[in-house]
Amino acid sequence: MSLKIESLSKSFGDRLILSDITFTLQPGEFVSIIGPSGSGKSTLFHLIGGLLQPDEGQVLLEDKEITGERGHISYMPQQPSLFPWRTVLQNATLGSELTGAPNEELAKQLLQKANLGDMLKAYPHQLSGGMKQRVAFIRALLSPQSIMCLDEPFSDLDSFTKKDMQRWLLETWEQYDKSILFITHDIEEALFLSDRIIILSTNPATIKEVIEAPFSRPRSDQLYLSEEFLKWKKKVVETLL
Ligand SMILES: Nc1ncnc2c1ncn2[C@@H]1O[C@H](COP(=O)(O)OP(=O)(O)OP(=O)(O)O)[C@@H](O)[C@H]1O
Repeated sequence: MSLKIESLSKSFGDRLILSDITFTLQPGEFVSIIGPSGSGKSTLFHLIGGLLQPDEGQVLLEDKEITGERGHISYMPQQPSLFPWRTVLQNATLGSELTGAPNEELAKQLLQKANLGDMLKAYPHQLSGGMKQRVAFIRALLSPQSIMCLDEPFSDLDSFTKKDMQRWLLETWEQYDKSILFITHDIEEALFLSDRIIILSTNPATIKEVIEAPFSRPRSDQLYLSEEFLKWKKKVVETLL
C-alpha cells in the first residue's frame, strides 16, 4: 500500500512545528526521516498514526483519506512498549491478535531467528534493551498493517548491538512485504538501511532535501567502509548543516 502525506502542517499554540510536509512512501519502500532534535519528527509520526490532528493537510492510504484515524499504521515508539504481564511470545502476537488471527507458529519462528528462542516464556523485565526492541519489531511485523513507523528504535543501544540490530532488521524486513518509515538521528544508520532519506529543517520543520541511497540490496557491512558510502555521508552532513 502507498502512503501519501500531503501538505501536512501542525502548530502547538502559536508555534508552527511542521510546515507543508509532502511525500509518498511506496509499497515495500524503506524511508528514513532525519532532522535536528525537536524538529518535529515524532509529531509527524503522531499525525500519520492519527494520534494528533493536523491543522492542514491530509494522510492518504492507497488514496483513501485516513487523516486523524488510528489503527491503519503500525507504530513502534522509541521505548519498546511491551506489556509487562505478557510473555515474550504473547507480546509478539499482540498485534495479530487484534485481527483475531494470531499466528503463534510464525511468531515462534521469528523469535527463534532473533535469538529469542529460549525466551518465549520470559517476561519483558528479564530482557535486555536490544531483546525488547526485537520483540517490539516482530510484533509490529506480525500486525496486519502494511506500513510500519519506527521512531528511533535503536537510539538507546550501544553501537555494537545497534549494528547487529540493523543487520537483523534488514534481513527480517526483506522477507516481508511491508513499508517502513524510520526516524533516526544517525546518518550512517539512515544510509545503511534506507532507499530514501528525507531531511527535515527545523523551526518549523520543512522538507529540506530528499536523498536516494543508491546502494544495492542486500546490504553488507562492507558498505560502511566504501568510498561511495562516505561520499553520501558527506552529502547528508552538508545538507543538515
Ligand atoms: N503535545 C505537545 N504540546 C506542545 N508542544 C509539543 C507537543 N508535542 C511536541 N511538542 C513540541 O514540538 C516540537 C517537536 O517535538 P517532536 O517530539 O516532534 O520532535 P523530534 O524531532 O521528534 O525530537 P527528538 O529528535 O528530540 O525526539 C518540540 O519543540 C516539542 O516540545
